[in-house]
Amino acid sequence: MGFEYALVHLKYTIPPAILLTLLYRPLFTRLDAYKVTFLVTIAVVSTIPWDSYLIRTRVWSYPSHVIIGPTLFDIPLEEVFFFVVQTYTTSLLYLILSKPTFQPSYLRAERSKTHRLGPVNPRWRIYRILGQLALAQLTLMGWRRASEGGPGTYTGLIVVWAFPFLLLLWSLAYQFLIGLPISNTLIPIALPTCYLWIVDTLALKRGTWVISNGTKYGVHLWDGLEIEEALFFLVTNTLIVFGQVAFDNALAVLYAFPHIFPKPPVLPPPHLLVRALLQPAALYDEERIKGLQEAVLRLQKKSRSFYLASSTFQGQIRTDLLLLYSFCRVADDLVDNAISTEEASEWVSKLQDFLKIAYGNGDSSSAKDDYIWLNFPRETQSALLQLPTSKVSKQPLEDLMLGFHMDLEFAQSHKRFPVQTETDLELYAYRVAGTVAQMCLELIFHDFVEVRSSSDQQRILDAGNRMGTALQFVNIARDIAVDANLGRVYLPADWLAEEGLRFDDVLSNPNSVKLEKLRSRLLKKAFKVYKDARDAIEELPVEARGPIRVAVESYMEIGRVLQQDGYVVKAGRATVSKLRRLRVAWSTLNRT
Ligand SMILES: CC(C)=CCC/C(C)=C/CC/C(C)=C/CC/C(C)=C/[C@@H]1[C@@H](COP(=O)(O)OP(=O)(O)O)[C@]1(C)CC/C=C(\C)CC/C=C(\C)CCC=C(C)C
Repeated sequence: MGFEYALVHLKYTIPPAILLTLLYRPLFTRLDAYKVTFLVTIAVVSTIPWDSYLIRTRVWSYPSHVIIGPTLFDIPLEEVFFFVVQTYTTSLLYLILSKPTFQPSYLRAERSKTHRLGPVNPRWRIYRILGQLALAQLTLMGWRRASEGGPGTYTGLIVVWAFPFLLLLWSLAYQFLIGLPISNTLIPIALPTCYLWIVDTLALKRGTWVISNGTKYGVHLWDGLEIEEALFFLVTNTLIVFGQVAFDNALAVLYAFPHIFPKPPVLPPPHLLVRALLQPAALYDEERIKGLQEAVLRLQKKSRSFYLASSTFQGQIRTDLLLLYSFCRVADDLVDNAISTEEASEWVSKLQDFLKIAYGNGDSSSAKDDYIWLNFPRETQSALLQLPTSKVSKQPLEDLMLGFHMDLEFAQSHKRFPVQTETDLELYAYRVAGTVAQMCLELIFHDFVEVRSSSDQQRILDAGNRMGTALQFVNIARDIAVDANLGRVYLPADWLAEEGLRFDDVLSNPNSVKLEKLRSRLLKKAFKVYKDARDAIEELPVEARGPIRVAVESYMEIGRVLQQDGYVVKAGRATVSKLRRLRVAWSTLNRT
């Protein structure tokens, strides 16, 4: 009996596991726990028979003075623990590194030349087949080495055990394995592999575990690291990451294609995951994939705060919020970027008609699609086509259009500026941002079904409305000069009059000292509304709480920066630095 192997864990495998747990803890969801447990179970169950065979046939062994004693099918418990801790740590590293990636946008529809709809991405099939052939060939070679006996035995046994799994995972998830950024694939394989190579070098040198002489090549990758051990760690980490990628591929299919999977549960059972992975890529909805890809790019390009917040959401809700953002952004840009008031007004009317058709009774979805194709620019169409109308009610969208309509009144000379009083300001902020908050909450309530009385739900929606309004006050406070350049003033005429100003004074000198005073007044109002509404966030489903805090806090941080003494707003420049935004997100997520 000895503690050598246990000490390897204490010194080398448990510390990184703890470190990564602490790092990922604020983002760790039920779905992550499910994924990791799933993988750990498969890893342990599939490794035990193989490892037990290796020990019983003396391919490798453990000197009795290095292990504590208890075994499972002849495998020392320290070794069983190793399968658990390695799978856990590599999985966690994968989860951390893949957090920013929105996986559904990496799905690709595939059709051969002979398909009735014509070919799409036919080369993906070739990649799949080439990978399958290579892995099958290697498995065969491994089989030969293992059955011949001699120095290739251990290598052969590793290959014959692991490569059929790799072949299966490749066949199911090759699109993601090829397409995802290397931060999601190669890096989570390479980092733990190199680390374990170093640990192994130290362990084997001290004789914690021993490979018998007749079954290895006797080749070293470097002094102290046998080539077979190096291969073992590379292959096992590859299996873990391929397993995680395949899991994410299944989730992406489940969340991306409501026409195939209308209401996937938050924790999809294994048979549903397998069904998702077995969906032929020819059935993938290309329009949907395009909509998702364009939505991510739009968010990435247009909003630093919401992009960061969006990556802290997971699963169905992340997809739905992205699509909602995409619609709101496109609608807002169509109106804001119109070259004349007439054009802007036409866009608002068209958007209103679109909503009538999309929410109309009995209208076929093809009527909606036709309307979009005929009336909106090509680059905006996917955002309209993919708006999740079955989850978001019509009223906040109609109110949002009324908000855009208020914007138009600035350019209509026969009309007064629309924000005359503080009540007008509140109405405007409700229409363009309270509505957005309400829609985000409707999506959350839809995707995380929780038993809650309708009065509680209404109370949370009201708080959300107010929070959206607070965010809009910050937005207006930041953009006084930008808006003045567009001929718009959202500060109420009443407030301006108190400072002896009129709308024209703001348009001609948007950076005056008196306006700084009004900026502060608006920010004070924003923070008052925010403080009054923020507790309701804690009543949201646990999966949404942290991410909504990140969305709200990273936007309110703009207000905090604006309140700093001497801060000067520079149009086009980020108000909050990237580092500060990350710090806010981190501390917000860590709040309990
Ligand atoms: C991660 C996440 C929550 C993402 C989705 C958010 C989303 C759908 C945003 C829509 C943004 C948008 C383009 C709306 C059009 C109208 C508009 C311009 C609204 C203003 C946004 C400012 O964005 P930005 O600075 O990029 O815009 P401009 O450059 O000025 O054009 C708004 C300030 C509104 C944003 C409001 C919200 C996202 C609501 C936040 C509140 C909640 C989610 C609810 C909080 C819950 C409780 C219970 C209190």
